[in-house]
Amino acid sequence: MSRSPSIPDRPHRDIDPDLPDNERLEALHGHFSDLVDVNEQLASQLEQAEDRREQLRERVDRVERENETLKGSSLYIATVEDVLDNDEVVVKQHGNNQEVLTDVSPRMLERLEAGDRVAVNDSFAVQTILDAETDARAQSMEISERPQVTYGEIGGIDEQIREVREAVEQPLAEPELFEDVGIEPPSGVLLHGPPGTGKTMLAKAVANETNATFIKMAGSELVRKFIGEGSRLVRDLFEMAREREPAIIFIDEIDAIATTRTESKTSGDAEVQRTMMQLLSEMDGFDARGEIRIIAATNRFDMLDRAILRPGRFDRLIEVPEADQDGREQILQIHTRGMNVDDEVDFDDLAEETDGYSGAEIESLTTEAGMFAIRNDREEVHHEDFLNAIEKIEDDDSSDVISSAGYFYQ
Ligand SMILES: Nc1ncnc2c1ncn2[C@@H]1O[C@H](COP(=O)(O)OP(=O)(O)OP(=O)(O)O)[C@@H](O)[C@H]1O
Repeated sequence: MSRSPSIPDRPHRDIDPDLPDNERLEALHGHFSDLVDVNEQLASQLEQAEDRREQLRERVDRVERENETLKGSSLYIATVEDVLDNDEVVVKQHGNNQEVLTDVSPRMLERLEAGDRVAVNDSFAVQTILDAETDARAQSMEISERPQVTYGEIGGIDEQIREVREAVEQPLAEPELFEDVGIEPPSGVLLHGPPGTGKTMLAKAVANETNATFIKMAGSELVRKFIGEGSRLVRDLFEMAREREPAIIFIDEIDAIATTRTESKTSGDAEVQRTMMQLLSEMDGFDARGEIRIIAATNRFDMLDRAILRPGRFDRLIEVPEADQDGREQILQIHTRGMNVDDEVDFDDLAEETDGYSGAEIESLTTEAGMFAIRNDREEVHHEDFLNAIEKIEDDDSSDVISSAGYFYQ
């Protein structure tokens, strides 16, 4: 930025009043011409300042226009592949992998490096460099080296645990079994059932048991604002898993990208479709005997696009149902293991009282019961605390918590 020019000093001359008139006149002339000089300098500075103000105003207008364009239209995501000397860059658009040579301003060029993610408009002009910190890759995945959850902490779904172990754990732990028999293990496993029944826990427990990295991505995260972002995230997800084998990829809410679409052909729909195609293509090019297993989960099974259930894709379906009476009793026992519970607590009775509760709801019930004990200045949780907790939860949320168990799920 140019520095503002300094203001010239005010001309100053001491004129001796005792000088003869002609010399005083000459000195005054000199002073006058100094003043004229300064005036000229100031006028030229004023002119420069006005030019500068005009330039700044134009820049503000331009930035405002750019801002409006950015706010008003969808942009495409691309990765900078190469930065060339002549103010050009090669960018590759996500989604369709189209490579384009595009001009950039020298200012933008200074800030760009190969590998940067940028947002481009319809004419491939680079609008914005995406901040590394907002890199979706890091933000939208939950990664844990070896989750803590074990099968012993999951109650009421023993049959589902057995099926998941067979379909996911065994191919990882004993791939030779499949080689010897000459069959391919299931490519992907789809867990479906009402919310809060332990689907995520199951996926985590397999990762724990097999010492695998657990990488979770929610389907809703894959439906991103920017065009091309979803399919890029799917690629990132698989790349991340390859870097960290053995790994379990868990895609929760898969319905967000794999719902049977209506007739509408909006660009949002097309984007979701692209994301799903990317997922399917990653799965198709996948070694089912490799060290990466894929588990997806949904509580909207009825809405799923059947394309994802074809052989070689999510070809093993496991229903994780609402817990029955025995299951609820087991879950109650699991979640009170660490609690100071009175011997008189009748878990069988509580399991009956909690008909329709999901595992997640039973977990919050046990916490609520503990709160009642604290309120009554006790360190031990009594049967009545559980009953009070049930009453409170049903009062608080009569329309929501209890009835939500089978809400979306049919
Ligand atoms: N079968 C279960 N046994 C023990 N605890 C459970 C069970 N199901 C759910 N929970 C409790 O509820 C919490 C949430 O469960 P989880 O996230 O596994 O459910 P989910 O089926 O994946 O739900 P959503 O469909 O909403 O993602 C768990 O952390 C656990 O504390």
